[in-house]
Parts: sequence; C-alpha cells; structure tokens
Amino acid sequence: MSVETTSPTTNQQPATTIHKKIKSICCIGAGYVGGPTMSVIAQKNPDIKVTVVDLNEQRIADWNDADLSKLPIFEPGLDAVVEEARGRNLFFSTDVNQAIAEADMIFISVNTPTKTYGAGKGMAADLKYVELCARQIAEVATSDKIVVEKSTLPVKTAQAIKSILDNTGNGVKFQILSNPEFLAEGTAMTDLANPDRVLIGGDQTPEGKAAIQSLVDVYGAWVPQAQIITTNLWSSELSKLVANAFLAQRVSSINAISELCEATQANVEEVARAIGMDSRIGPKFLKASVGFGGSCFQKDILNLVYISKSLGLNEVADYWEQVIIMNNHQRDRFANNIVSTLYNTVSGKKIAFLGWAFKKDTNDTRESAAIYVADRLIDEQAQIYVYDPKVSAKQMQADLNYLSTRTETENAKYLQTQTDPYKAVEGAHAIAVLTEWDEFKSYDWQKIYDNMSKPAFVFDGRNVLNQEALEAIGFQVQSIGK
Ligand SMILES: NC(=O)c1ccc[n+]([C@@H]2O[C@H](COP(=O)([O-])OP(=O)(O)OC[C@H]3O[C@@H](n4cnc5c(N)ncnc54)[C@H](O)[C@@H]3O)[C@@H](O)[C@H]2O)c1
Ligand SMILES: O=c1ccn([C@@H]2O[C@H](COP(=O)(O)OP(=O)(O)O[C@H]3O[C@H](CO)[C@@H](O)[C@H](O)[C@H]3O)[C@@H](O)[C@H]2O)c(=O)[nH]1
Repeated sequence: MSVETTSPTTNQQPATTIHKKIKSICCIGAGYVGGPTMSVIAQKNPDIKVTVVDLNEQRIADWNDADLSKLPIFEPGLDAVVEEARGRNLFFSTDVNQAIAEADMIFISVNTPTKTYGAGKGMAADLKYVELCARQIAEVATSDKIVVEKSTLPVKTAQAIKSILDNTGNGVKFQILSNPEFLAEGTAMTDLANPDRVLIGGDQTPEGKAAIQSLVDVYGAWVPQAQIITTNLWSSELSKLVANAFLAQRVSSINAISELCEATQANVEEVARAIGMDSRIGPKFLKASVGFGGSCFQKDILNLVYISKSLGLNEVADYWEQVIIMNNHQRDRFANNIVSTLYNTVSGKKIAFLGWAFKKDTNDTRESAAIYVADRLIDEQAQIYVYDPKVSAKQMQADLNYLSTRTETENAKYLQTQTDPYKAVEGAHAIAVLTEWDEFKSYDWQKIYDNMSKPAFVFDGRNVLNQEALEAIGFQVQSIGK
C-alpha cells in the first residue's frame, strides 16, 4: 500500500503522523445505510475500490440486478448513483473474507437492533452482529486496517471492538474510528450528497489522528472541510444517540401538544408554525403525527435509557424514556379514537389503511406506526385493507406476525393487501392515513366517498389531506391535533 502525506485539513487537531491514502474500502452490511452510503463514497471517489458485502445472498443479488428497479432499497435517486458507479469502482459481494483481506478501511454497517433476550431485553442494543464482524476481521486480516463504526452503537463499543482486534496475536495493527451516519430514509441521497455535518471520532494519539485524517480525505472528495468535524471516540459514539433522542423528543413534544389542542380547539399546525418561527426553536421536526416509527428512534432512545440506567442515572433514564412513552400513547390514542368514533365497535367493519411504510419515499416498515394501529384494531376484530405504493403484501404480513400474539393464519384473515388504492377503500367504513405519501393528496376523493359505507370517516394520522375539501364532499374527518 502506498503511503502519501497530505496537508493537515481537519478543523480541530491537525494530523502530525503520515496518514494512509485509502485505495480500497470494504463495507460489511448492504442495508439501508451501507448500500446508499457506499454508493455515494464510490461515486465521489472513483479512484477508491468500494466493495459492499453481506451474508444475505438475495440482498446482494438484488444490488447486482441489471434491472435497477429491483434494488433492495427504495430510495429516490439511488438507482442513478448505483448505475454510475457499479462495476466501475463499486461492487456488491457475498465474499466477506476476500473484501476484508483486500481493504485498507473497513466500515461496519450491520444492524444493531434492540435485544430480544437476556440482560437488557427490550432496551439494550444487540451487538452480536457487530462483534461477529470484529471477530471475522481479526481472523482474516493480514495487513493493518482502519475499522470504522458506521452502525449506531452504545458509547464505549469501540473499546470492545478494540479488545477483540488487539488480541489476535498476529501483529496486525488496527485503528478504530466512529463515523455515525445521520441520513434519514426517503432523503438519503440528498442527505449524503449535502450532509449538515460528517462526524469522525478517533483516538487522540498520532496514529489515531492519522486514521481520522484518512477518513477525512475520503469525505473531503465532496464535503466541505468546515462540515467535517472530528472528536474523540466516545463523543462521536454518544452524539449519534443524542442526535436521535433530540429529534424524536421534538416529535413526542409536538404530539403531546396535539392532544392538548384537540381538547381546547387550538390547532397544532398553527401552534407549530407559531413556535417554529422562533429561531431558537426552528420549524423542522414539528409535524404532529400518529407517532414516529423507523428502525432508529425507538431503538436508539431505549439504548440511551439503558446506558443511563446501567450507570445509575435513573432521572436521566426516566427523562428520555418519556419520549417513548408519549409515542406509544400517540399510536394507541389514534387507534382507540377510530374505535370510539365508529360507535365503539369495529368488529367486522372494513377499515382501509393508506400507507404502511414508516414515512413516505421508503419501502422500510420497521417500527411503523401502521403495524401497531393495525394490531390494535385487529384485537377489535376489524378487517384491515392496506394500500402502500412500495410495500409488499408479504412484508405487511411479516410485520404483523412479528408484533402480534395471534397465529399467522388468524392475522392473514384480518389483514388484506390491495395494490389498487380505490379497491382498498371500496365499501370501507373508514380510511386511516398512516403514511404521508404525496399521491394520496391527488386521489379522486369524490369517487372514494361515493364507494364507501356511510357515514364515511377519514382519520388522517399525518395531516396530509385537505380537511375542509373532504368535509365539503361529505366525509367526517379527524386529523391530528385539530
Ligand atoms: N436505516 C437508517 O436510516 C439508519 C441511519 C443511520 C444509522 N443507522 C444505523 O446503521 C446500522 C445499519 O442499519 P440498516 O438500516 O442499514 O440495517 P439493515 O438491516 O438494513 O442492514 C444491515 C445488513 O447487515 C447484514 N449483516 C449483519 N451481520 C452481518 C455479518 N456478520 N456479515 C455480513 N453482513 C451482515 C444484514 O444481512 C443486513 O443486510 C444500524 O446500526 C442502524 O442503527 C441506520
Ligand atoms: O416532524 C416530524 C418528523 C418526523 N416524524 C416521524 O418520525 C419518524 C422518523 O423520521 P425521520 O427522522 O425523517 O426518518 P429516519 O430515517 O428514521 O431518520 C432518523 O433516524 C436515522 C437513523 O439513526 C438518523 O440517521 C436520522 O438523522 C434521523 O432523522 C417517521 O416515522 C416520521 O414520520 C414525525 O412524525 N414528525
């Protein structure tokens, strides 16, 4: 491997040791983060070979499919970047060992879900996949490597990774960096192309700073230096959990206010606008909703709560846990309101769901509020008919089966999928909007009304529809916080 010196460019501690110019990157985990992130790194650094590996053979086959509509992840703009870089310097493979052996820098971008067993069950992050990666790297590596934590991890994880890597006894030297990812699904490609900031944490030793500089150079290909911030390892690991906790806290805060608005005839959208214009508060992340979903917020806040509890910081733990409690309440409240509005029974009634994904412009359904609302309504024996433009019937059934205690056959009796939205709503007693897909706004709502059972109810869990226009047609509409 060639070693080149470049001028120090970080905005904090300049690197004093000669740092490696990265020629080959391996990313373990070809999911919602690994796939898009590595596609952009490869696109912007044509001289670096980037190989994304995964154990999941189907996922890798889909990443390699000539038909770009088959990519395993739906993300606006992703297909064009993959088309540009794939086969040039971007590769997707199941050969994890070969990619590790070849790489100067290895990103760990595997899933870190909430533990479902043992100590910390339901709260702590399950780090078994991360540990397996560390062990595999330790076993396979024959040359020095920079290992980058891209997955979201509890603070101090780098210590564990270091301990595994440093005890191989084969003389290979490792540097561990933390480089958490802040992209949001649905806007991943623009978030990656124009990040608010890139965060890189590393050891504050000459070798650690040199490793940081190597990664700064990779991002420096397109991110302005002022937006690349470097810190110690622990600040970087912790900042990721804190960023998500603060974002989710804003959603739970405005959702708490939405209930107060409903009880007082205030309008949550007016309140959000009024407070958001205070520049200290700001307008973003104040959209009241049926509750936040996604694979990150709940898991990362629970993880923060668990870490705080483990350190004996009970008040800190309780403070952040309230964000989750409020979110659970908002989902329950939405479902219970449907039942009480439909004359306290939904048994045998048809309820149409518009949307199943946890937000628009993604096919990801992890922790989507729709799953919880469906489960609650099925407890009341409602018949749910779902339309989502990007989520498959198989995925919807799998989501419900994972959450509910009913048998798969029973769930399948209550949950139907429709690929035509007009079919989904035909004869329905109520429509519930669970995802804010843009296309819902331009439907022929008169036609929908004509084909529904009367009175026809709409429960807009995302405040995306024009309430006055629907009411003029004859719908009875309930939005969040109005
Ligand atoms: N999804 C997001 O928007 C987002 C954003 C920022 C950070 N994160 C974090 O990034 C990490 C990855 O999230 P994701 O949404 O991409 O998860 P994901 O489940 O979509 O992808 C993870 C992939 O890793 C693979 N994998 C697991 N163990 C492996 C191993 N030992 N070898 C090879 N492959 C292995 C899995 O098969 C899977 O395809 C998580 O820690 C998450 O918290 C996610
Ligand atoms: O005002 C708002 C904003 C969001 N949401 C909901 O909150 C959830 C999360 O949305 P968003 O944050 O946009 O999506 P994620 O892809 O989960 O991204 C979050 O989680 C990622 C994983 O850690 C981080 O990288 C991102 O920075 C962080 O925004 C979704 O259900 C949204 O519908 C609201 O209800 N109201």
